[in-house]
Amino acid sequence: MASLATPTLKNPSSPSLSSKPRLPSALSSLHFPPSHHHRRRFLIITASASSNKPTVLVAEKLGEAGLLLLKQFADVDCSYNLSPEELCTKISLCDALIVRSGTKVNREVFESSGGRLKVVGRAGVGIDNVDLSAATEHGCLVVNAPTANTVAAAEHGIALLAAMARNVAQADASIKSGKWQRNKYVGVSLVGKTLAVLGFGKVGSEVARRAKGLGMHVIAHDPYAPADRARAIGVELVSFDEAIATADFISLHMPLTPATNKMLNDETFAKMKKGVRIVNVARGGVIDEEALVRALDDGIVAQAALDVFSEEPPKPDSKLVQHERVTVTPHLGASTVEAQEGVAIEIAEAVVGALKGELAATAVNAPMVPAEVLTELKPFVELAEKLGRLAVQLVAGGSGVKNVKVSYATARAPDDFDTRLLRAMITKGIIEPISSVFVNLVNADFTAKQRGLRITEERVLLDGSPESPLESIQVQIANVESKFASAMSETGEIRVEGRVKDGIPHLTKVGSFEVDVSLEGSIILCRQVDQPGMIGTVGSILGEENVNVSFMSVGRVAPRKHAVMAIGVDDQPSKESLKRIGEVPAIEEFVFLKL
Ligand SMILES: NC(=O)C1=CN([C@@H]2O[C@H](COP(=O)(O)OP(=O)(O)OC[C@H]3O[C@@H](n4cnc5c(N)ncnc54)[C@H](O)[C@@H]3O)[C@@H](O)[C@H]2O)C=CC1
Ligand SMILES: O=C(O)C(=O)COP(=O)(O)O
Repeated sequence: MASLATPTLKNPSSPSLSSKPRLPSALSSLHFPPSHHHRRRFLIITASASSNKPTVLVAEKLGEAGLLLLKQFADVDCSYNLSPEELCTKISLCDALIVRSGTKVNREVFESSGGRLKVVGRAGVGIDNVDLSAATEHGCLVVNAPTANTVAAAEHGIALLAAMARNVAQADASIKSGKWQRNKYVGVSLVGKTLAVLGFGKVGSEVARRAKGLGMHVIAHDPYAPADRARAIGVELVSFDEAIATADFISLHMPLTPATNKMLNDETFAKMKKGVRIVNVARGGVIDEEALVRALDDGIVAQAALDVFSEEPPKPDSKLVQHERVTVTPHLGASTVEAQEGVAIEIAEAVVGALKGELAATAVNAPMVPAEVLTELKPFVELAEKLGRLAVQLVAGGSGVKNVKVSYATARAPDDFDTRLLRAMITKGIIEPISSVFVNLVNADFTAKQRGLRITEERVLLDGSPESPLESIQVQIANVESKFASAMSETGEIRVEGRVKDGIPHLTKVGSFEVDVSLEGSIILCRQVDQPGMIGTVGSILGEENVNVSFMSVGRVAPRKHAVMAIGVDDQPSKESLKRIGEVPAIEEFVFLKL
């Protein structure tokens, strides 16, 4: 398979980068993975670097191996314990930011970056400390490191479970204070007890597996977990109410989201078995902490073991932390030597890859398109953007662009044809020429929505071999006037259509006129009375000015009637030449379009 172009940073002076081929400029914000990464999923962004190398701000402690990787590619600024104000000040000088759970990457951070911040890397799983909406709105990719700390978190969950059941922390504190309290710290056994795992994802299922090894009966609740994965490790998936009502122990492993916020509260504690014991290595916010104190005091909850808190660090006088039946650790779930090295490498690779414009296998705020699909779609991606650019330039000043209809003619079955990337590129093509907004795959849908641009998509199903993903793309803009009347279709929309020929995008239809011009350089469209000599007349006007004509084609409705001539030019003709073209008697209207 042919290797895809690997893009470089926008700053061409970087010696380590400039040897790589660049993508066509129209794709400068959406990039493709090199072929050796084909099995990975990706997403892409370029960085704008003010020096030779991009700058990565590492705002929390990261494993050495990850730092080494980053330093090979970027200027790395390790500044820990920044205040929110300091972070906002520094961020405008950074292309990427790497954090763990201790840094709030909120809207102000994105606003303060002035558009330079292209990637936020979360060196861990939970991204509840990153404002994903703000990231998306600013076209900033967020990546995480979702796998390297799974085992560490699961082991910590099991450590807390056992330590809680046997009062290890309390007994340790007691003996260190000079006491010997063997009767006070009689524990409970784990074997034969029911453990409810809430959130049966990566960590939850590893906890379940280990708890089974301890002889526990394990049930799980997770609205999205596949039943066969649970069955494979001998775990029954049950409803939330059944899980909390039957469990002797509850272990929490769901992310903190608006739906899971304070999932354990007065109402749910009331449904639990009296004497239940709770472990939380997920996020503090999934428990209403005040309700937990009440449940502990009321004897509903016998014990709790908590690694995470709604506010970190918690207040020193927190009733929950100080409660004698509560065991606490300072968010240590991911903190093993092994996990931290793994996470650091995972996030460094993701951030460097994204900055290079290669891949991010772990994008959290953008659709991920499998690399194989991207390989196929590459020429269509370029076509999509250029059709968007052409269509919007045909709109007469003063008409607001609101409704865009895109038709994909394809022989592929709908579930075998992903249009998100093409839609993003059409959006980019339409919005960028008429605004200062930078559009990429991360923020395309958001930007369209924000501007009131409604893009509807339809597939025209073709018979035949689905070898090529697409036959043609048609972009129509409705309810607008055109500055080139011939671009209007019979039904009153601006219409352009294109297809890929020998790997090169071509414009094949304007309004109801068939044309054929490769979408490179720029284009002049002229409507004329079809007559001999027109190509020569226009060609010589351009030739006098040394404007190289790359392509010309004439599409007519009938011989000697109206025709649309499409002329591909490498350079922008002067105003004077355009005026002279307009003055050619047979030319009824013309438009110059920049690609
Ligand atoms: N204490 C620590 O240092 C660490 C904490 N974590 C936290 O553990 C949590 C889980 O991490 P992973 O297993 O890697 O994530 P994951 O994404 O693999 O699993 C989360 C699971 O929660 C499920 N879920 C979502 N909403 C739910 C709901 N309302 N009820 C029940 N289940 C629900 C999802 O379907 C998914 O299966 C995250 O919050 C993460 O931040 C992860 C690593 C270390
Ligand atoms: O990965 C996670 O979700 C964690 O909670 C780990 O957090 P940390 O990177 O140790 O601050």
